[in-house]
Amino acid sequence: MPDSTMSLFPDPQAPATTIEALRRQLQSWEHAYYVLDTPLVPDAEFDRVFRQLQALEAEHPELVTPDSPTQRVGGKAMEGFSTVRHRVPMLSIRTETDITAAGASAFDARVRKELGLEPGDEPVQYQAELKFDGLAINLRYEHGLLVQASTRGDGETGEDVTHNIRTVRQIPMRLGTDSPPEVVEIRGEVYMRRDDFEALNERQRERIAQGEKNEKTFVNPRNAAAGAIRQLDASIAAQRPLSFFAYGWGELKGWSDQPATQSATLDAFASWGVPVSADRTTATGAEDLVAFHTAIGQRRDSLPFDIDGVVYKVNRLILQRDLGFVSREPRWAVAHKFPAQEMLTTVLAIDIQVGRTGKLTPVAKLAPVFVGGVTVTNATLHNELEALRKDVRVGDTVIVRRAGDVIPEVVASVPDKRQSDAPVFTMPLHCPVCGSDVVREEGEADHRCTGGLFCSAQRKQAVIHFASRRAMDIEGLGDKLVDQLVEGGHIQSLADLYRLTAEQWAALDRMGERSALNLVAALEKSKTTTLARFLFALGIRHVGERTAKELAAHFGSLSALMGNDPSQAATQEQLLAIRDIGPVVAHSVHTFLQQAHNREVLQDLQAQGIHWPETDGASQDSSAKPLSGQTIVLTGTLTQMGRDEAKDRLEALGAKVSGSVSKKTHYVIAGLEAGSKLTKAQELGVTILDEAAFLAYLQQLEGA
Ligand SMILES: NC(=O)c1ccc[n+]([C@@H]2O[C@H](COP(=O)([O-])OP(=O)(O)OC[C@H]3O[C@@H](n4cnc5c(N)ncnc54)[C@H](O)[C@@H]3O)[C@@H](O)[C@H]2O)c1
Ligand SMILES: [Zn+2]
Repeated sequence: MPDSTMSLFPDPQAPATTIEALRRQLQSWEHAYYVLDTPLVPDAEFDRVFRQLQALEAEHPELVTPDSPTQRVGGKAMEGFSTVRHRVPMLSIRTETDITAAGASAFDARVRKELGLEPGDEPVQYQAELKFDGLAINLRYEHGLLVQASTRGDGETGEDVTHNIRTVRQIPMRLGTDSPPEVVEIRGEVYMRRDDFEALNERQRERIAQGEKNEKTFVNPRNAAAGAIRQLDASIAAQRPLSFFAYGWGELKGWSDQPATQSATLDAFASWGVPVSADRTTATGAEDLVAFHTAIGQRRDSLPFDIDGVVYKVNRLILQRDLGFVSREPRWAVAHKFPAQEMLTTVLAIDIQVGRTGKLTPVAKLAPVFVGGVTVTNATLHNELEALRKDVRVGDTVIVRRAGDVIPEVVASVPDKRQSDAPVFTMPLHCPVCGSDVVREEGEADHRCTGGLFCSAQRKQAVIHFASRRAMDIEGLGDKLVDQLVEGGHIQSLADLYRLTAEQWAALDRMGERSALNLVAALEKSKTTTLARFLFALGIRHVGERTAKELAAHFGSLSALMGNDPSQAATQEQLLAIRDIGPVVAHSVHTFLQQAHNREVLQDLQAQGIHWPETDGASQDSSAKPLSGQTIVLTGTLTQMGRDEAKDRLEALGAKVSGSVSKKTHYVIAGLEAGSKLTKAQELGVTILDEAAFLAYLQQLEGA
């Protein structure tokens, strides 16, 4: 763990100087965190320095000043917002530093002492709640109507964010009760669920890839939520998926039957339609608190949102009043935290991982760090644009985040701490696994290896696709078998499938002699195919079935498409000239054909005996076919042939087979139990053929 604070002790003999330096450091971090919603260091690092300051101030009480970060709530209203003066201050919560079970006992002991209870007296009742990691909000309801929403700010004065809070659907504009109090200020946390956060960042990464310069990804759900609420423009908050949980209150007026406990008051809020977490419990004495802390700790990763701990509160409001407050914290509550989900560590190296679809991901190798409850040594950097935007370099000190089941990621580099002069990160030009060219398509964030068939990282995926029903249709070659083949090193390329003998197949797990023979027969059968199926089976990026058919029809033969060497392969212009083929597909096909490794695999497959009827291309021109230009929809069950066969035969005649009926549909073929598509065809007056009529029509056209 890098120790950043050494330099903050210019003269260990002068505590005043040190205290001043620590305060300045904390204040600058607070500004970045509370005002700009862009933290410079993880909370754990902030807390560590904060505790150092607390300890020094405790040793030198004469040096404590009211403006010290230890004495006040950290936020500050941002310029541009109207401010709101809180009628009841919004405070912080004391954090129990001991995160073991002993933390709960320490709190219980303090409470008992303050209340003047003797060891033999009855245990104190608490309410244990989750400590949500979001932004504190005060919702002011007058006569049941939401009139104002504000942030905590410095605890005395917050920002008026009513316009943004109105976009949070979970927050009721009107309380669901016939007899609302004259005034009730409900306090709680606006937060973002982890899945919403991941989706938001994914969208942001796409925007950045598309060249939107002002976009950024968010460090964590807390900052994404805080940033959304602290916007002057409500349309931004409206686009961000925000959630809310209530956990407390401020001013109350005219609520004669307010319950006497924390827990029952939250129950009342819930009954008015305000979201209150179900994960809370009333606890008797320290043992119950520990049990709650342990149980929630075990479930933390599977919760849909971030929490940084649990909060214990004395349940009876009378006792809360008796206990009162110290400077910035109530005496009746404490936060008992869990291991931090963000930590500092150093980047030892940046490796490139190649995924099964060929996607290249930069992964930071880290000095081992305990984060989110586990030791992490690898963290994703997502893609080149992200790595560059965060400017993560080998040797850097970085913030690593691990929350829930999401894979650990590097969220930011801490440039202040850069010591090395390592160069900026760049993606390799060649795949580290197979050496093929690496490309990034326009508007896409990811780099990909183009060695689809040759790259061992992509082999499994490639074989599964190759064998699939609408590709080479190799019966019996399922996912589990492919796993074994690839992991056991039995095949290096697609063509190797055809080289395995029945004995070799039979030697694999869960393969009898009989199934081995069947498989060899299925492979043999698959050798007779069509050019379209073969092209589709290659798994060229962006080449689906339809495109494969168009390529086959247009070129007629594989040699016309690929030429004798890369310089003779179809050019992008030639590809673009084909109906329905756009620049992305043309680029992908072209790049694929330029890779020497891919060409070798194609030749090898043909050498294994894979063949198809070839044409000169021109006669295959779809405009010359009997059904070209016609759109046909299949619905219901056919008895004489499968849906796939019907589709293939219609397409061979030039028809376009579509999944939905519209005015442009020429025919609807209705099998047994045809449903809504048939009804729609009747409504639109589209010609309907039953199976018998369809068969007769097919035979007539195919015979022609
Ligand atoms: N990374 C940085 O640079 C940086 C800078 C400043 C502050 N911080 C972090 O901010 C925190 C300090 O802020 P703080 O003083 O608001 O303390 P806090 O956030 O730890 O605790 C108080 C807050 O907890 C929230 N809360 C969630 N669930 C609650 C519940 N059930 N009951 C009551 N309150 C609940 C409320 O919003 C309340 O305001 C620390 O975690 C610190 O690390 C980080
Ligand atoms: Zn590769």
